[in-house]
Amino acid sequence: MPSLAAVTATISPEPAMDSIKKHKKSKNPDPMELEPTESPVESKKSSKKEKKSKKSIEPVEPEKEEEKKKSSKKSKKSIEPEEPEKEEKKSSSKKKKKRKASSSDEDGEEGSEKSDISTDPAVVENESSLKKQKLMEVMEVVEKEVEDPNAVSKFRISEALKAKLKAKGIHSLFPIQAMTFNLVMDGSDLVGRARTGQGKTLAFVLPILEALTSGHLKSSTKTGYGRTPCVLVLLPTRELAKQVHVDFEAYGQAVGLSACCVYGGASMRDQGNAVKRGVDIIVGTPGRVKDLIERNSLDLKALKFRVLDEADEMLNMGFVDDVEFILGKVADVTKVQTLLFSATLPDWVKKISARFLKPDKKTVDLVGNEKLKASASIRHLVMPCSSAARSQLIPDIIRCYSSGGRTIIFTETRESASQLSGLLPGARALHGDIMQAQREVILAGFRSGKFLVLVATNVAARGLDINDVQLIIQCEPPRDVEAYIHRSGRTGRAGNTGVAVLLYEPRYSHSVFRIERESGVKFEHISAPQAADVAASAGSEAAEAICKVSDSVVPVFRQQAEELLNSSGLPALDLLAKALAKAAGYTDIKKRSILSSMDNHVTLLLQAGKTIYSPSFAFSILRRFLPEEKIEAVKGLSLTADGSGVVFDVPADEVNLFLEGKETSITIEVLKKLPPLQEKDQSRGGRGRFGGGGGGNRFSGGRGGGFSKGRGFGRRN
Ligand SMILES: Nc1ncnc2c1ncn2[C@@H]1O[C@H](COP(=O)(O)OP(=O)(O)OP(=O)(O)O)[C@@H](O)[C@H]1O
Repeated sequence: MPSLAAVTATISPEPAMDSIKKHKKSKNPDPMELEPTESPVESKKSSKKEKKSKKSIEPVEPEKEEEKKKSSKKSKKSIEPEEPEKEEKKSSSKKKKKRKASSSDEDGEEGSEKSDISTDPAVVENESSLKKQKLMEVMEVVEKEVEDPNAVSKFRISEALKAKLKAKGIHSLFPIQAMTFNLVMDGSDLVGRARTGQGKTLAFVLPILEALTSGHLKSSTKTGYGRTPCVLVLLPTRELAKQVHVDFEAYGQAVGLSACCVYGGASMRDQGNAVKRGVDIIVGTPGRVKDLIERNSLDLKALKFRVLDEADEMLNMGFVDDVEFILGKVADVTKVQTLLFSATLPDWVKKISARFLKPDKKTVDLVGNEKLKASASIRHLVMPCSSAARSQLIPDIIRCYSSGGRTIIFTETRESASQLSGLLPGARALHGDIMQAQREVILAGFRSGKFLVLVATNVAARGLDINDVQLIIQCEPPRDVEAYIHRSGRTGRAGNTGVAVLLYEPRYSHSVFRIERESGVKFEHISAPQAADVAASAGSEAAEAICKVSDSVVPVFRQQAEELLNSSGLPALDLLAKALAKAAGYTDIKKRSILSSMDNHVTLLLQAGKTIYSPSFAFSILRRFLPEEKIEAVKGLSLTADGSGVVFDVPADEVNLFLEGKETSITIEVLKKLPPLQEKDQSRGGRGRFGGGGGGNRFSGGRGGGFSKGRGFGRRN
């Protein structure tokens, strides 16, 4: 068990990830199927014996069958040192079972062969290798459990909860859970911090349930109608409250404790009545909890635990008063334990939280002063993209990076979430303007895989744990680094990997650098997927789908295929390529800018053999060989970081005009990779500015046009 000294120190995050990865690998074998009462030492001993016995279960030739039977009996004895008569009974009952199995397997066959299946060499061999495999699996699990200091068996967890954990495939506690378990069980107030997806929920659920049912609070836990709750868990969003409630309900049931979820947008009367009937655990959002207290439906006097999950968001503006009001409703603060968890705990939160926790509170911070604050199991990508290009670009990002799993797209405002979801086939929106009942249906649909793309505001940024979310797309850099960390953390959970793509308008590149600096993430700068990237993923999916088409279609379509081949004048391979493209949903491949991700635009680099200090200087160069109306077509002009040139977009059909008409003293080339650009919006007021420059947003005519620019406009969440 972890020592207290180790816990109170700030802990390096490396072992955390290691341990979580280990968990992933050990999912299959099930240690509890062996001898649950065996101590680890005993199991090690027996596993050695089993190793010996395994040697005797090697496949044998048929004529050696008799010999093999004997040796197998011997080896069995060495695994299970039972009394001879018991052994006899057991083997005869096993034989009976075998007979039963064989009679159903060989349905319809008769005679002695049926009852003596074990003499069939092929079957014996098969059985032997199965046994061998099973033994090896079991040994592996036992050894792992002995070696694993975080194995569930090493904690004061009751059999009922152990069984529940086992049923959920949990055999070992994650580091944040292991390091906080004893502290909570033994009565400490606690501040817990671990990166997203590392199991903070169970870090409070498990010790709270144990403390109330078998630990120091066992005797004070009440039962019966009308009992007041002993646990209050506050969360910032309704979706998160419901999710945490599911965990408390599932694990609480195992130890006889009930939980109730209270949140806005649902019937206050129903929730009030449920609370009045008597419940042990209340999970809810601050607004509704406060309402229920004010209506005398909820009495917090006898609380034993208060949990602030996503504490920084909870204490954010607007919530802090409600939280203070709620926490002030406890009769005797010395008798209540307060636990505070989040993946992000800015200093101001630590200061405020000091008011709610006892002075001798413990802190388990698995992030601490580590540079990286976001999840390490995520690939963090950034991609330039004008707001108007989003709806064209996002389907291709999904195709290239979602690995066929779920995608969550974050927008800054409710309006842009609704608009974007309307432009993406099969996507649904989730935000605060949507009725609560509908929000629940949408989230349930996303969880169950009815649709795979969710476009959401920050309502989905915190805590949501949804299986197989492979890709997160953020349409623009969020205002604060915490939002980036939590949003990207909806993927790469519990040791799994994921991809987070942050889109940004080139003129806001400084926001990307700010997030990179504050989150400690090393962004991979990439440009929009190009035709070849899309073809690679879409084409192989389409090819797979085509191969699955039944042969029955061939005679029906063969004649038309022949006619098409003859009439098209194309080689069969080209025609097949077109068919693949069509099957993948492509009838045309457009050139795409690597600067703004706009379709039908090409990015050019202009260099004049000397430093270009300002966009206006670049425009004056262009004006020397191009008419004014062509210069109007230049978009997004930006200086390169080294000042040696400028990059800009032009419509694909005007590229040659720029390449051919230029003066000999300057060079213009089509860019395949974007060079580093100057951080600041150097073109302020200049003509190359995206969406600026007097004439309004030059990209607003695109398919994705009409998005609010996000920053400071529209309702958030
Ligand atoms: N010991 C464990 N072994 C295996 N899986 C676990 C374990 N503990 C938790 N999990 C799983 O890990 C996932 C992430 O857990 P959880 O949602 O509690 O993370 P979190 O740290 O609260 O993340 P966030 O900061 O995003 O809220 C869940 O699916 C949970 O079931």
